[in-house]
Amino acid sequence: MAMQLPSIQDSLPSHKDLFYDGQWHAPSNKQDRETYSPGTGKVIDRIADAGVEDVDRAVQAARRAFESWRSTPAQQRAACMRRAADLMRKHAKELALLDALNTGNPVAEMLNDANMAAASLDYFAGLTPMLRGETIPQSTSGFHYTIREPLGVVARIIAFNHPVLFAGGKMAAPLAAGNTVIIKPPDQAPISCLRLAEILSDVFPPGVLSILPGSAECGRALSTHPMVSKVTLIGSVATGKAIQRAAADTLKPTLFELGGKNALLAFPDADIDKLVDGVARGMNFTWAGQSCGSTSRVFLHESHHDEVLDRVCQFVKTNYAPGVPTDMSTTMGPVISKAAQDRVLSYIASAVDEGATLVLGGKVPAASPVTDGGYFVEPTIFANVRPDMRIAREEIFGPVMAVFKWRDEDELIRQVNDTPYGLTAAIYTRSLATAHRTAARVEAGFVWVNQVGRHFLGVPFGGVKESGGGREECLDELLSFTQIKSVNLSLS
Ligand SMILES: NC(=O)c1ccc[n+]([C@@H]2O[C@H](COP(=O)([O-])OP(=O)(O)OC[C@H]3O[C@@H](n4cnc5c(N)ncnc54)[C@H](O)[C@@H]3O)[C@@H](O)[C@H]2O)c1
Repeated sequence: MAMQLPSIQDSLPSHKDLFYDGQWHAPSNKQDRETYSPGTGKVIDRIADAGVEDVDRAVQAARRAFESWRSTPAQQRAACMRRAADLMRKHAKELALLDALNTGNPVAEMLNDANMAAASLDYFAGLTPMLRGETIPQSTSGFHYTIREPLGVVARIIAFNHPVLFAGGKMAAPLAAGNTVIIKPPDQAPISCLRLAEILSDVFPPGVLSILPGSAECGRALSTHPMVSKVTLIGSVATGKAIQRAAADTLKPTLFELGGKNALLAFPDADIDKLVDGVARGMNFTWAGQSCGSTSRVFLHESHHDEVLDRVCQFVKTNYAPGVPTDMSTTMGPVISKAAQDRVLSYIASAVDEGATLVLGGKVPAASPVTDGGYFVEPTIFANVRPDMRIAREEIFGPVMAVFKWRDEDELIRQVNDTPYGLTAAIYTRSLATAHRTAARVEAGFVWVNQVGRHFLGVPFGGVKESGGGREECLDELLSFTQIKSVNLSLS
């Protein structure tokens, strides 16, 4: 029997304001903004827009709450987090529906997001016993030990492609470590985060968790506020650089998960069935390619290039069709906005101008009642892409795959690494030696072998070069929200 979803009307949050200090507040400047549904282009509602003064109030409240949250026993903090996880699972369908409505990503996939965020809360709740120090036998006349302390108020600024996953999942590590957290939802898709704030409103003591919808101005105010102890971003490289500069005046530590222009490397001995599946799925056409980890540069060996390209096109035609995001059977959504649709189309035009071969898609789908008004782009594949073309170098964040043909392994690695990005890479081969040799040579923080796309709680996720720094989804993430204090006792 098909899964029953709640109605959109019943799922929408009743609050449209700012959640901090355990309560809802109207923005001090009375400012709000329309939020849209990318699947229809229609306005859903008006949502408050936090300004500098609101940020200050929220930060002050979060700082007050920090004093008691940090000294709440870790097991008690973990219990609150597990309750939050249970509530997220209980409300997963409505949260998924709101993300589908507000981001355009198909609802069937968004259900995974709510459940993965809940899993992160459970995971970091379980890691709290690791918040421990060391003893250092430095001298016989002294006793030396370290304590791991939380930092204070942590601001987490998130991107639009997975609001519930990022809001729910990214609060987990800093809360577990004893910090208070302010989430800034994505400007384009704040609605599910407001519903999440309603669902979790009495789980944590007032001020421990705040949700401040707003634009870049809100993000900037968080990045510069002297009482914010650490600022993190899931977003673009340009925003990461802006935040790094803004945080410099208060010497605030940062943690960045930024963009990617990720490569899939297919060796001549690859299992062709697995490869076809991986090339197609790695592009994340389901959410119109809007994923930092999408393997948008595909390097096929000349021995299988034509066969694999042909089969990937068939696979994509069969499995991805633009549709209504809130419908459980939809396999592909729109991009986030009209501006994003225009940007993706301009990349497609640039590839045609620069001489790449368009083998699939390349335009807005023909008008139909299903896609009418939405910001859809067909799943698009280019072959004969050269490394100097714009679609080979820039993150498109849309459903556009660039396919390259290779012959020489050293030249392949040179081309794969010839990018300022370094988030993920996927390697397809039957040879263990090739897999390990190549994994060591690719400049990426997260490497898949004979698979794509998956994250594994406990396995560090993060980028190298301009794709970011620091590692998440693992013990390192928890510890990155702590600082070490050393205590030296004289025993004489
Ligand atoms: N590495 C990862 O885990 C990961 C995951 C998802 C998305 N991303 C990246 O995110 C980007 C797409 O998302 P986007 O368009 O929402 O990114 P974006 O950088 O435009 O915005 C991200 C967030 O930063 C805020 N922001 C914008 N300017 C700011 C400023 N000057 N100071 C403080 N905050 C500011 C925005 O309001 C938003 O909440 C892509 O580059 C994608 O690769 C990375």
